[in-house]
Amino acid sequence: MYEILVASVASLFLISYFIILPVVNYFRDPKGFRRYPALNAIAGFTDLGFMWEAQKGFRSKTLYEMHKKHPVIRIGPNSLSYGDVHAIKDIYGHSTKCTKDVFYEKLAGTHFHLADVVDKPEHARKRKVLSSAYALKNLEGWEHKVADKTERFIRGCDAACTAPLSKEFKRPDPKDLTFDYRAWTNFFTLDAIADIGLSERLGFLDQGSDRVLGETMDGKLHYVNYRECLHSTARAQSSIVWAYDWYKVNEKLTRLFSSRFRHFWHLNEGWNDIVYRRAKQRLARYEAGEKLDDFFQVLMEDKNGTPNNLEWGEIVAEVSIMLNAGSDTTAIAMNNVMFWLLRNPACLARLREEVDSVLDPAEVVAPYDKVKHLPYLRACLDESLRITPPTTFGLPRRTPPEGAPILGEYIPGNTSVSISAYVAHRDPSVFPDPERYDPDRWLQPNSKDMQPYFVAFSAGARGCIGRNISYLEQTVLLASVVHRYEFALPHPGWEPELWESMNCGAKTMPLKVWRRDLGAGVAAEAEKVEVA
Ligand code: HEM
Repeated sequence: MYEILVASVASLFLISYFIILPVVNYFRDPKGFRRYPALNAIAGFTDLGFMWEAQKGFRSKTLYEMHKKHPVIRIGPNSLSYGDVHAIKDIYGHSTKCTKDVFYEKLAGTHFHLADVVDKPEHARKRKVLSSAYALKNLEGWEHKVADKTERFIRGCDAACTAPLSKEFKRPDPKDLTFDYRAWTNFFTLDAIADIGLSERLGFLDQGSDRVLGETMDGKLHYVNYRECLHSTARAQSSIVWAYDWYKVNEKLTRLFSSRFRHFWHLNEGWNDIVYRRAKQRLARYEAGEKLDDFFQVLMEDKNGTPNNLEWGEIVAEVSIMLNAGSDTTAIAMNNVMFWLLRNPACLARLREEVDSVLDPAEVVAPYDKVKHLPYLRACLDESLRITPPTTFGLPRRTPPEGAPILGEYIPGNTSVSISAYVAHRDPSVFPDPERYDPDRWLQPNSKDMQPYFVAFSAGARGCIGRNISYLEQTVLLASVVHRYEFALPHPGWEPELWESMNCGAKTMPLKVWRRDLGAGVAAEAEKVEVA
């Protein structure tokens, strides 16, 4: 009898909480959001609607299709997605009153890092500490590290070279698809950020894999695959974070009932162990008195040597975001631009002509000074970041308690608002013929007018702090490889398989690669890439 009573009360509670309350709230409509079309049949009632869309693998694409008709879409009971680029300033601009949404707090660890801290003064404090490390004027300091990684990348690429593809063949022999550009660009950015950030040589480009040691908090060492851990973490979190209040419960439920998620969460522990190991080792070098030129040094003390006295948890958190935000986004960007160039051979030919005009035929690593101002090269990068932004999804912001105007309309307080870069970059009034890869659009007299709506790195005070470093890496690598190699996709119409988690990138991009014919004697001269 007692059991029946308990079960009935529990069922009543669950039905009220999960069904009756959301339905009542929907019809009460305290914020007036019923006037907006909903993403799907349940999005107005529950965040499960958006979670369902996230599960399908490309939520921003669905939004794009809907935003063609509707400037505002309700993606959750308390969440609005915008499709009109004029909302960018209201949501992300320097003068916005919106803050980062609860989304970031839910994903934070014991301490906030630069990217997930919500409190504005706290963010300003952190950003001040790190800004000198990321500043444009300090880029020369990182150039030699990027050049070193480029040399190692080229050594790996040389080893994968096959015989030239004859002109009449458009489809390489599958056994010649020896170079996974997606994986190798990721090895590049991981090696680069570990060196720039922590003076550590991960050696992924040398070993051609991302196998690395992780360390648990109780000191156990074990090997894991870096990319698998990072990507699985993003995959699990981006599937379930959207129901903020239920995030922890959903984490437990997915662990319990889904072997796929159990595997993701297990790899998430591997990711934490990778970060912990890197931070611990670097701290030991710092404590041993090594003065190294890297981000970690900047975290620990200011330029006069005065300690910043950060807590250990905050240091680990900053190392984590450096290794995360600083690697996958740039690798996706590098992969995407190569994809677009291979799909648009006329653009590749024009880029090559520009690069060849400033590099000696035998030059292996493009010196940044020679290539940093090449207009077409930069246009190729920006056009790729436009059409396939690595961070596609609408970065959630929260309106202040008193509410805020968005697109000239009052939006009540504590509402989640966002605009996806994938959507914004396809607004035909700013980017005509948006599905076309057209670097030339960035070279027109009025191309500056597109800048406020180009949000690959987001905008305002919470815009990407690492964009200069990313452009440095992308520019040097792209110039160096188009100068030295020819590449071919598996077939001319090949498309990558994309999955949108926190970022959106190809799983793999297997290419055939061979050396360009740069003239007699030059090939021999540039034959050997010596790497220290
Ligand atoms: C193509 C490459 C990159 C893209 C597309 C990109 C994109 C972005 C975006 C969209 C944001 C805003 C995130 C949000 O609001 O939640 C962001 C922030 C950030 N990015 Fe990047 N990023 C790139 C490269 C890098 C690199 C190389 C680093 C580090 C070396 C980096 C470090 C950060 C950090 C620390 C933040 C947080 C900034 C803050 O809130 O003050 N990013 N990035």
